Amino acid sequence: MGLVDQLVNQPHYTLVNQPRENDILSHKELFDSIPEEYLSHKEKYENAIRKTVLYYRLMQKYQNYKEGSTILDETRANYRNLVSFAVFKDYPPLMLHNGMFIPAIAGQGTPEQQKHWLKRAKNMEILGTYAQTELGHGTFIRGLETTAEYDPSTEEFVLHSPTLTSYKWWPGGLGHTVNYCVVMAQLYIRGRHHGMQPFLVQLRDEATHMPLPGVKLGEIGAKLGLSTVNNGFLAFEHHRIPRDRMLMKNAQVLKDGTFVAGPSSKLAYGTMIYVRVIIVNGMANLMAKAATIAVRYSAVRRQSQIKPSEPECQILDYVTQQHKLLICIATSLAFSTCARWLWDVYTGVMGQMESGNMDHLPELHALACSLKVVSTMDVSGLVERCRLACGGHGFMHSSNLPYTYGLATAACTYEGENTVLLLQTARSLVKAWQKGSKGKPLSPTEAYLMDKSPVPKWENTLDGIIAGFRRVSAGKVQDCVSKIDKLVKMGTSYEDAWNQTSVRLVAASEAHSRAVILATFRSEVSRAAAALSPPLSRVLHQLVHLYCVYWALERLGDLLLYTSIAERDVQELQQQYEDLLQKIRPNAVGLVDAFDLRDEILNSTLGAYDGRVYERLMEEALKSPLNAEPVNQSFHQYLKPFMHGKL
Ligand SMILES: CCCCCCCC/C=C\CCCCCCCC(=O)SCCNC(=O)CCNC(=O)[C@H](O)C(C)(C)COP(=O)(O)OP(=O)(O)OC[C@H]1O[C@@H](n2cnc3c(N)ncnc32)[C@H](O)[C@@H]1OP(=O)(O)O
Ligand SMILES: Cc1cc2nc3c(=O)[nH]c(=O)nc-3n(C[C@H](O)[C@H](O)[C@H](O)COP(=O)(O)OP(=O)(O)OC[C@H]3O[C@@H](n4cnc5c(N)ncnc54)[C@H](O)[C@@H]3O)c2cc1C
Repeated sequence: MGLVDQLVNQPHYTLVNQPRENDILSHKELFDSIPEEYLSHKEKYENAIRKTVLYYRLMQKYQNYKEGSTILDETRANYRNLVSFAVFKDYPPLMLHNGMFIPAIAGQGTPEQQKHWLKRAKNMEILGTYAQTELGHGTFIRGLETTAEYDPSTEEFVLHSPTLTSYKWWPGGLGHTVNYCVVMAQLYIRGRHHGMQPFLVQLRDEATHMPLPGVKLGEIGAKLGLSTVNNGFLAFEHHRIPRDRMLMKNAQVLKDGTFVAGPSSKLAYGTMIYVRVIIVNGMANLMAKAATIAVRYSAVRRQSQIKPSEPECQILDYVTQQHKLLICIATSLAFSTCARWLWDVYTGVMGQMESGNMDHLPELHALACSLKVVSTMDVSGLVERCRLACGGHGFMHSSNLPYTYGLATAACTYEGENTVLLLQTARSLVKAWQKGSKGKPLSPTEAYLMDKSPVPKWENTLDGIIAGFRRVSAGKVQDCVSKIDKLVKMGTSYEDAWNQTSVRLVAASEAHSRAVILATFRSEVSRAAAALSPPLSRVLHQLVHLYCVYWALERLGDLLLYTSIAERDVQELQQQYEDLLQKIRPNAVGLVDAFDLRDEILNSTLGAYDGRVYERLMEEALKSPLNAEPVNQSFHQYLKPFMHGKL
């Protein structure tokens, strides 16, 4: 539940940071007796499986657990998402089971296939993942090499991995955990290629868990983060599956091998849109976690003096610390409000598509790409900033900031690498510009591109800043179109012209995303604030104001290029920003408390509600196995003979 919704739904906001009776988190066996940092790679995985089965059993008991329906709309779904932070500092091995396997069946399966497989998957009778990326390809889906050849004589598909680079590589849980998966493979019938299609494939014997004949499985090894997700590899050796294992909601293969195309070949990519939409909300949660840890720690930590005559001050009283951290609170709020707005757009387009109307799919794809990119890019950068703002203790795993950074930065790559997705949005913007230039109507989020009115006098207001970001985006898109047109007129191919303009295209795409986010954040808070008490409404508007002024200052170069902002406006903006830091400072701790993330979910020595930072740091340090004895055996084995010149 986003901060605004929490505040709206709980008028007198009671922050009880105590374990609620009969609550999932009251089960101590969910937690590690010794920190998992001290486990081996293999033990970490085995411990994660132990916790996974406990976690899901408790979920089913307490939450009548159901996945994938309205994941963003259910408070309990978001609560589940947050509770998983408590149980798994890194993601669980079944992250993809709920995150993609179930949604892929729901989005790509026929009603009969959904009926059969969703029941088994939601009851955890089978465990699955989503296998699309290969050793040789992740972005370029059309270049994926795994094949599915239809054999009409046996009414089967023959799955095959023709090369080493065709091995599926990365899918979460694939190494040793799941026994099924949705495999994306190139469909061939009688030698004719019918594009990328989804296949539901059993990988392991349900009783013995042994890989089936013709199926090669393993894990890909240690990673920067997500150490317990069990990302794996998969190869097929002419592995046969029945015809009814192709998920046939969109395209079908009849018994005789007739291929029936779906309304759009891109519908097979639908699961990716869904996950990109979900990721935005996930980033808001990660940001809330990191902001809570860093702001609370900054209220506890005293270091140096502002005035020599005074005692050491809270580091949160340094304006530089406020500059580092208050934007993090606003960012979490911005992305949780945008996530709910994007979810409504997504469900709206999915509803239209159910009745065959595909008109708004391109806009949804562009929005999902751009918001996934900006939320993951901003949050991974700001989580790292939270870590740095906590000094040495932020570098400790026990602070939970390094893990949180690993979770955030992974999302910059998975579900579509960020540069590639910004280029997707740029593709949509260039097409919109070309369409608008012919007088055709544009989608609601792109209509501003055709604003041909003269550049107005700059105003240091929210309206002025949001209008300014729209000017920047439109100006950048126009410059890209002009450069491409000029190169093509000089004889360059369109594709080469596109590539030569791609740095600008990525920048235009980001500018568009920022314009959408600023406008959405502001309108969503204004809508919700009407139901709030005046003090609460004021602080939320301060956060929106801070967010807009922060990004105006961050993108001054663009504003100077494409708007009428002048030096005195910039000076005034800088002063506005510093005034806002001062206004928000007194509410900083209250605001992160309003995220209401319990100590178990924060999982942090620095962010605990009681502020006992030093005691917790020491408690965690003493859990290190090395502290079990005053002299480690390596002294006698190595150091002593070495120091006595005997080694
Ligand atoms: C606890 C909180 C923590 C936070 C996180 C919480 C959330 C966690 C939630 C849940 C757990 C799940 C965690 C996920 C784990 C990772 C999973 C994976 O990574 S699965 C693999 C993903 N792989 C990609 O995304 C490949 C990226 N590549 C592509 O999408 C394509 O290859 C693309 C678009 C880059 C280029 O493909 P082209 O070359 O075939 O397409 P072109 O020619 O550019 O476009 C053709 C047309 O198709 C449209 N198009 C492309 N993709 C589309 C799509 N997805 N939907 C609709 N249209 C699409 C385009 O707009 C274009 O349209 P026109 O021709 O312009 O009209
Ligand atoms: C933690 C994690 C979990 C994952 N989980 C899964 C999973 O469960 N299932 C699954 O199928 N996949 C999964 N993936 C794979 C992920 O989807 C891919 O890594 C991602 O799509 C990027 O593809 P790639 O790795 O091939 O990188 P590449 O596409 O090779 O990117 C490498 C570089 O090339 C650039 N580049 C590539 N194409 C273009 C282009 N057209 N224009 C400009 N620049 C370009 C990129 O910007 C990037 O800088 C996971 C990845 C990670 C990191």
